[in-house]
Amino acid sequence: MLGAIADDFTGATDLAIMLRRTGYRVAVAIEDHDPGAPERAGLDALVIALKTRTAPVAEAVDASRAAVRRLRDWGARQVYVKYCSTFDSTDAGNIGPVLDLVSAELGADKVVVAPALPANGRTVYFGHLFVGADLLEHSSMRHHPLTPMTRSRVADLLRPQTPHPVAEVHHTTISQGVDAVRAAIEAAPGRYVVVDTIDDEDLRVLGAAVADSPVLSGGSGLACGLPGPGTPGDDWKSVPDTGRVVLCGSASATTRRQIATAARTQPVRRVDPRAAVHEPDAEVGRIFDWVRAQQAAPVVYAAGEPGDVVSEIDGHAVAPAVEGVLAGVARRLVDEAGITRLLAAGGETSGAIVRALGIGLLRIGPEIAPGICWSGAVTSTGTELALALKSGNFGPDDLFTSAWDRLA
Ligand SMILES: Nc1ncnc2c1ncn2[C@@H]1O[C@H](COP(=O)(O)OP(=O)(O)O)[C@@H](O)[C@H]1O
Ligand SMILES: O=C(O)[C@@H](O)C(=O)COP(=O)(O)O
Repeated sequence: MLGAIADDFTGATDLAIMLRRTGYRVAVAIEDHDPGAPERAGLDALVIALKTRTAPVAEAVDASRAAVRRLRDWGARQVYVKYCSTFDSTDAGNIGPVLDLVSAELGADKVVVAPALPANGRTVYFGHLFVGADLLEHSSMRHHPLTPMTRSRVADLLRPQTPHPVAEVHHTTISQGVDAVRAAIEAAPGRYVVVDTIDDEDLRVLGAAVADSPVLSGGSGLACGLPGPGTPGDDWKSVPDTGRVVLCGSASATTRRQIATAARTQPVRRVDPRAAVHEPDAEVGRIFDWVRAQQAAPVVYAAGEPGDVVSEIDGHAVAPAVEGVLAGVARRLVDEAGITRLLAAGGETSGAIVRALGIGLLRIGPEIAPGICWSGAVTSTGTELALALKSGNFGPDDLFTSAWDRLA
């Protein structure tokens, strides 16, 4: 079995759906949920979803160590470390320390570093990470509130996070094929080897070259390149459609376009940040009542314009308050209104919602768009849900309208 750890929940389903493409039968375990032997039976891969991207280093390393040991107890002989395709981290960040830990646990002396996800415009060329046509440092990630990315050379981002040398293998080698890449990684003067990949064919070459490595690391793109077991079908079934909702805490430009597009045909309502801070239960109640009164997949969102994002109101942090409101709304909609189809947008937001619903395992369903899928989940109160966790930067503009079609 392939084991994986992902540093946020949307990243975990992103990786899982990419593994599904090459025929891994895969599920996502949330944090310390123990799936038990019956839930693990028949799986080719298991991804543990952590919430460690912006956690203090020691906390991220401890959570990763515990997750890797559980995966190994469950039979994993190979571990995939999934981080963001834009390498979200700080100089005091967690990617290096987590890679050091996992390579020590597995006894790996070479680890590929492959953040690229060409399907969503993330490519690596001469060691530099691009978002579309722009270097990472010139993309919107430069202004990310938690992990501003102000450099683009992956080795320069990783070096301050690890004592081990970081080397590069460039595109000229990738174009020579699998054996050349394998030899170049082996000969590279470093434990960590950043490998150029600008399209899916490059990822297939790289995936074949590292398929037997004990530790793999990257965004989800590398997973599409792995040879994979080719296991057909899954036993995933959708749930009866007794109500749909989009809960959207993401403040990204992509999500804002998705909200604007949905607003043409679907009811939309914004969370009041002041109410979220001062009277969260009342705000949950008002949104709950509003959603129940709507038809056609209502969208609850928190930031429709860049100016909507405020860090503090009257000395209280707004972001966790908004997450709390959206999580509270999710809980009430599922428990009291019987909503069974829920799309959550944003990594932090998805984490808060999944935790509030007390979900332990996600079974991977149909792909909606690159990196986004439906999954099947059971809440702590035993309700079966279809749940999609959308990374802020992923998905087409009409996502909140079109995603439901994949559940038909
Ligand atoms: N109007 C707002 N003011 C302050 N924080 C907000 C606002 N709207 C959303 N947020 C917070 O911004 C964060 C968005 O993070 P996340 O859910 O990971 O999505 P993304 O990374 O795509 O923006 C969440 O913590 C959310 O609660
Ligand atoms: O690799 C990616 O880009 C995504 O899987 C991911 O991790 C994005 O993070 P959020 O935008 O915070 O959801």
